[in-house]
Amino acid sequence: MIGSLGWITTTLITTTLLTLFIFLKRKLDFWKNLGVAYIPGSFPFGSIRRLATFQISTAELFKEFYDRGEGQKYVGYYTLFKRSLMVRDPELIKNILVKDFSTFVDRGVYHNLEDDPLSGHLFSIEGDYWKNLRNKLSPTFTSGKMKTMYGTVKDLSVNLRNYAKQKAAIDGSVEMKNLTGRFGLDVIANVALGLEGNNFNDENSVMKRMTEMMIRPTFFQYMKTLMSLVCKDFIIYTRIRLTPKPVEDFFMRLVKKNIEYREKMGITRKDFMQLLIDLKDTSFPNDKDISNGERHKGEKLTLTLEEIAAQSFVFVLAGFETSSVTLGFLLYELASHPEIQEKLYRELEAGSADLSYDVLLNLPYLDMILSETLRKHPPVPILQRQSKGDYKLPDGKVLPADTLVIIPVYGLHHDPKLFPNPEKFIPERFSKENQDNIVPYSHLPFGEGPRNCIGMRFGKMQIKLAVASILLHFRIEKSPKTVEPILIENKSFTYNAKGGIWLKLVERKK
Ligand code: HEM
Repeated sequence: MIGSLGWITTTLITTTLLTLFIFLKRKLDFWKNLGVAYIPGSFPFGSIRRLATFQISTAELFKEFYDRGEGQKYVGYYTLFKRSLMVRDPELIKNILVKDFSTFVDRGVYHNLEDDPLSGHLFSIEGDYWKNLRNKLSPTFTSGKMKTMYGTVKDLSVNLRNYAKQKAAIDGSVEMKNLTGRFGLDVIANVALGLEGNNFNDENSVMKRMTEMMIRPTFFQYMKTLMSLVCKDFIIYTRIRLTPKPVEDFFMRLVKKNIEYREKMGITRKDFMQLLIDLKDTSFPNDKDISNGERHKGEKLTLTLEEIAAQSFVFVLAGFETSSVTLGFLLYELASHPEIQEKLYRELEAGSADLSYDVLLNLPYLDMILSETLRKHPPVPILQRQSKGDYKLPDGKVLPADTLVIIPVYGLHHDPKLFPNPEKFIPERFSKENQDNIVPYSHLPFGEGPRNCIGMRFGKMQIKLAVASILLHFRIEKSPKTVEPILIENKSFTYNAKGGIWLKLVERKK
């Protein structure tokens, strides 16, 4: 009896393992069978083992894939066992992001409105629900709206300067991630959550801790995110959440209190939170278009409290780290290139008497420096889409539905054929005269097409204001604490410097 039970168990285990082996082998042979150049993958991490085990950053891994794919328009690889395609050719990138957008509307990332309400934000939601919400939120980011928020951000940039002054007085050296992060969080907490942030004075604000919990994932959180790319439906079915509960409770409470306070006191403010509150009671104009909007099927779509909280949350997540990291790298490049710094200082000084929104946004050298910083150090090193249906590639091969598609922004930005001497910081690449030499769809710091960064104007405004605020009062130099070459953090979704960037701020004598 025991003997036959043992035999049955052995057969069951062997059959299960064999089936799993055949299943994975088939999955991991996909690109070979399609005749596409590919990066091989093995169980359990596919082609991205070093990324999944924090041995390399996203930027560096996809730069390696990009270089290995020299001469190819696209290269296959495996995210765990999911087929994924990295697209190298700018013309094909344009088709995916713009021309054939209807096939690539979604990013294929996890969201679960019911069990994890904060995950239901603009970055992750899909289909018509995304389209309607994006249409509704877009007017929030026009230059007119930016102008109304300009004064608030300008006031906050004074806190940045004062804090820099205080820190510089202690030992001259200031760590940039700490400085620009405090400013970034102050700004976004103010405009997205209506919170008078206290990030300059409070070393360990709750807001900072909650945000860090999201952008610096633990190994477990990182694995959940990776798994959610491969088997999203399973994660949703088993009700596994990606947002930690303390983060959800904090943001929900904050948004709820804020809305109630404003409504009770009849207060309106010129910020993103107000614009979201205004959408709370308005129905979407094209409600009947919402066919696959999950729980909105057939409903009148107005913004619920959860949806407002989710959008505020994504503004904080998507806006805080990206802007502060860019600002840190920009200041580092200025310290490394004193001649560029002085030229920028002169441009800022000439415009400083009345540094209005229009004046600041139209300073050409500042704009060139920002574009070059975002080329050399793009905070979002890859873009992601997922094919909705089968898609015919330029050589006639068919990419099946549900394939993950990656655009290697960092790889493109560091390709010497697209940007000669890519490791050199040359703002003139983006001058009016040289702009036509830039291959379309090769410079993609904010993405492109209908699903590009909605906060681009705001991000640029905030960075430019901070640069003006610092540079008009300090000369920036490298300090003995500056670590070179800069190493890239592996345990982060964004591209940023490991251990931070230390620089010296020397007050200018007027
Ligand atoms: C230097 C600053 C910033 C950079 C470099 C940046 C970059 C990006 C990139 C690359 C994407 C993906 C685009 C694509 O897939 O084509 C994105 C999406 C997004 N960004 Fe930004 N971002 C910045 C600032 C901001 C700010 C300040 C906000 C909000 C206030 C914001 C909100 C968003 C949102 C909501 C999305 C998702 C848009 C959608 O799917 O419809 N970003 N950003």
